[in-house]
Amino acid sequence: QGGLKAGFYSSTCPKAEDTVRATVERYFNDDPSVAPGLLRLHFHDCFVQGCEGSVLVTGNSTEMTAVQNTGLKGFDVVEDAKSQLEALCPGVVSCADILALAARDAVDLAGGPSWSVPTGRRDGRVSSASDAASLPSPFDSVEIQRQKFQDKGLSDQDLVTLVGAHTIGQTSCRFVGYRLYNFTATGNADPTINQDFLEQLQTQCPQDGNPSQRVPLDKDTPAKFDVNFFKNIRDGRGVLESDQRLWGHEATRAVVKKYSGTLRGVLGLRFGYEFQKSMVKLSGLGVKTGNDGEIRKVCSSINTCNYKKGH
Ligand code: HEM
Ligand SMILES: [Ca+2]
Repeated sequence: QGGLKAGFYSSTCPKAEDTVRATVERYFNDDPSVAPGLLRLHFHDCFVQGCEGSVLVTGNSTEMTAVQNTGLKGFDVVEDAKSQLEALCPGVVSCADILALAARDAVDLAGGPSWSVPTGRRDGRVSSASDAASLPSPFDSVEIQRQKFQDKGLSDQDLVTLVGAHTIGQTSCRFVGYRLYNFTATGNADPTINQDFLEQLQTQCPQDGNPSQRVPLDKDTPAKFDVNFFKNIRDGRGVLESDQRLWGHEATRAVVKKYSGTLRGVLGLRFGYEFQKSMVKLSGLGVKTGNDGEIRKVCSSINTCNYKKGH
């Protein structure tokens, strides 16, 4: 986070944040699924090489071609905002910042909290598929999930809070089906799934169905950024195995309880508050500032010459 500050563009490109906001809003009004798309895209950017736009680069064996990154969306929103900002203040606003701001706006539009995003990130000049291995997988145990977050300086509390992003958006059946029919070759379903919910999931993801079929990650309010996701986890209604496992481990269960109100009733507000704090940490991972990196001309490609690199 060192080197970032709120309102970094207030004199160099005063319309930067408004432009991003208006762009995200325009796409969101047309298709609300861009909100989860942008939030996940920012997470996948930050976890690999830091929040420096590496996930946005197209080409052979760039980060976005890694399996971990299949199904990412929101690239068009970032590129659209970028081209407007290049017209307004050429060479000033980084793609990494646009994505960080867009993720914040997406959460706000989905009814979640809003917060001030420290800016001043610069774009990286490397994007490689093999680096995507640091991303968590839905098959990861809690220990591995904790380790992957710890490697980034993120605590158990940050892990559970940030995974709360799954309160919006969808998964494909390929990450669900194996839990429903022949889980770890027992011939049965994953025993941590609530019985009624199991039947519902089996209807949504039939045994020989299309693995690309989409299912909401939060069965009740998939478009609303609320605490419902945590109640589902508590009740055996987590869709991803990695999400449900957060209830099966002491360290992470405590945080789920805090948000699902199992402990003391209405603690929903706390999730919104903690989410902002954890997002500012996530958004500050491995950032490039000052003269590091560059300001890309186009978010999908690293500059060919030193466009605006300190001159
Ligand atoms: C242990 C950590 C995590 C794992 C294993 C995980 C895994 C996944 C998987 C498998 C999907 C479905 C992908 C697909 O089928 O298209 C997904 C979707 C999503 N993830 Fe995560 N995730 C994790 C953490 C996070 C974090 C930290 C965020 C953001 C702060 C996040 C935001 C999202 C969102 C918003 C979606 C829905 C995307 C959409 O509907 O387009 N996830 N995640
Ligand atoms: Ca929700």
